This record gives sequence, C-alpha cells and structure tokens, in this order.
Amino acid sequence: MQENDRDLLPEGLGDRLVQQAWASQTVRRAAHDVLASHGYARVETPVLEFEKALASRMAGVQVRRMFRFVDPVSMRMLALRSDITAQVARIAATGLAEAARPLRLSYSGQVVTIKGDGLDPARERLQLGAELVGADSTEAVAEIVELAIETLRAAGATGVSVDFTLPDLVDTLSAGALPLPAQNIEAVRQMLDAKDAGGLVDAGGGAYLPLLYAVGPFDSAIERLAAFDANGAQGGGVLSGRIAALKAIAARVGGKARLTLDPSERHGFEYQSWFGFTIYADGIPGSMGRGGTYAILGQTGRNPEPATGFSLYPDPLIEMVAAASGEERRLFLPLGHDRDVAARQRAIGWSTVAALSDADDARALGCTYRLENGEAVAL
Ligand SMILES: N[C@@H](Cc1c[nH]c[nH+]1)C(=O)O
Repeated sequence: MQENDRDLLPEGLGDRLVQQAWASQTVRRAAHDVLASHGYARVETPVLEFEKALASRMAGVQVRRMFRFVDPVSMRMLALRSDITAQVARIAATGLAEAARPLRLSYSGQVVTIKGDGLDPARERLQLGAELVGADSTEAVAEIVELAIETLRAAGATGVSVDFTLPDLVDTLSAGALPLPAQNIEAVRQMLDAKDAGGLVDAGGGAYLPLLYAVGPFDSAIERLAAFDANGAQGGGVLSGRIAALKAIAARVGGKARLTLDPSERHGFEYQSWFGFTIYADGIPGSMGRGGTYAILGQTGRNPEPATGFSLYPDPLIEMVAAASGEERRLFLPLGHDRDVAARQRAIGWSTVAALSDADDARALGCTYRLENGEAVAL
C-alpha cells in the first residue's frame, strides 16, 4: 500500500456522512417501531462467528460469499456475517430453544459479502428484518408479508410491490407428477431461472414449460398456474395446495401492495422452502429485500423447526430519505446564553449548537435560528 492510499476504503465499502447517517437512523427507528408493535422482540448478534455456526443450520447458505479467516485465539475458522437470519436461527435453536412458539424476533445490522450482489458493487449493507419461528403456514406467511410491506412503508418507501415464488417447486414436482432423472434436475432449475424455453426442453424439462408462462400480475398468472395443474401436473395434490395457499396470502395482502407471481424464480432463495417473495418499491432499482419459509436445524436429537421471515436491505431507501430531508431546526446558542432556557428548547425538540468562542459562526455551523433574550430568532 502506498502512502497516498492511506485514506482509501476498499472497494464496495463506504462511510455514511451526516445526512446519510441521520437518514439511516430514521429508517431503522421507524422500521423497528413497526416490528416491535407487532410483537417482534429485538435481538442483537455479533458481527463474526464460527463459520460452521453461520453455514450449517440452514441448507443452502453460501459460505463462499463470506469473508473468512482463522481466529488466532481458537484456531478455528471464523466468518463475518452475511445474513443475520442464520444468526437468529442459531438463537432460536439454542438460547431461546425453550421459549414459547411461535417465537417472534427482529434484528438489524451491517452484513458483508466478498462480492456485491449482481450489478450492485456494495459489499456492506444494512440488513433489517423479522423471523417468525415455529410456523411456516399460510397464516405465518401472510403475517410476514404484511409486516414486510408495513415496515417498508414506515421506512419511507412508496408504491410497494411483492413478487411471490415457490422456491422448491421443481424439487417437489420432480419427485412426484413430473419426474426428472436426478442428473437433469439442476439443469432444469437453471433453465427455468434463466427463463430459457429452448434450454429447458433440451434439458429434458419440456413438461415444465408452462411454468415459464405463469408469470406476471398475480391474478392472471395464478390462473395459468392453475390451468397447468388441471392438465395433470398435480404433484399428488401438492401444487393444488400451493396454489390455494398463494391465493389465500394474496387475498390478505392484495390491498396493500401490487402482487406478481414468478413460480420458478429461485435466485436469492438458497434456503427457502415452499414459499418465497421479493419486495420492491417505486423509484428504487433492484429489490428492497426478500423472505419466505425455511427450516432451522435444531440441536442434535431435536427435529428441524419450520420458520418464516423477511429481510430488507434499506440502503437505497436511506439515500432517498437523505436526499429528501429538509433542513434540520438547529438553534445557535451564543456565548453566555441561559443554560436552563437552552435545556428547555432541547426538551421541545430543538437541536442546539453552543458557541465555544466568539469566532463561531452560526450560519456556517448549519444553524437556522439563534437564541436571543430567551427566544429562538430566525437567522
Ligand atoms: N435472510 C434472507 C431472507 C429471509 C429472511 N427470512 C427468511 N428469508 C435473505 O436476506 O435473503
């Protein structure tokens, strides 16, 4: 590293300066108020843990995206957290294993990955969310999707839309009504992800073609999925059950957000089981977060536990809130001001900036008011 590199930050990492830090605090507080009001108690987790603890409790957690290094103290492999859901799962399976179910927990904190997500170069992001442990029913999903929408709105987003998916659909159908040779399953999944009809047929997944077309606004897409089901792809009734569940969830959340369906979308749903969703907001490119149902492995000898949850990644929203924020009401306190009056002004919501010397300039320090004779006078 050269001397003039001293103050550079590594790629994908950055500070939040005043406006952004204020917006981040505002967004977090608004979100946590909503989560707490719905009975989700907050937990806090460490930024690094044993790699195994982060990766082994849920199927599909990707270790290769995590920063890892050997702990000089324990000589074991540690990893920086890339997804707080895995840590909440650990808490549910250990410290809170005996707590009553369903267990409602919420969290927020910074997470890091070695590489950014898709086109987004950021390697550190704020993650904020809730996990409902002990249930993955239609009721549980409806609660979580509604909560995700309300949280995102409270955080300042408008025009929220939600895209539903069925992450384990191919596994379920291929084990039942639409059998696939084991060696073709991964290729079929990939072609469905890529929305590649020709590739899907080549991979031996021709029977799955209708899934590529059951995509779009929820009401019409679910009818196409139902038609596919009626044509004999029932999967032993599994698909019919899923369709009924999706309709029930949509009926409950439909008034609160635009709904779409993409039944075979799996990208970003590494550990989710029967249900997954992605959430979007107007004016923000890319998604704001996602969630779904999953299973938490318990301590040895205990059964896996069903769970449902969501995570938001509010960084783009924080930028928007920061850009839109008006001027703060900052009150300049000249040298020798009445300290009791100043305390009363703070108690009614002012931020005060006290002069340290005669040279301090109220305007240059961002103040819009000045305390004069016990009153806030506009500058
Ligand atoms: N933690 C998951 C979303 C999720 C939370 N709970 C269940 N799924 C993610 O960030 O992709």
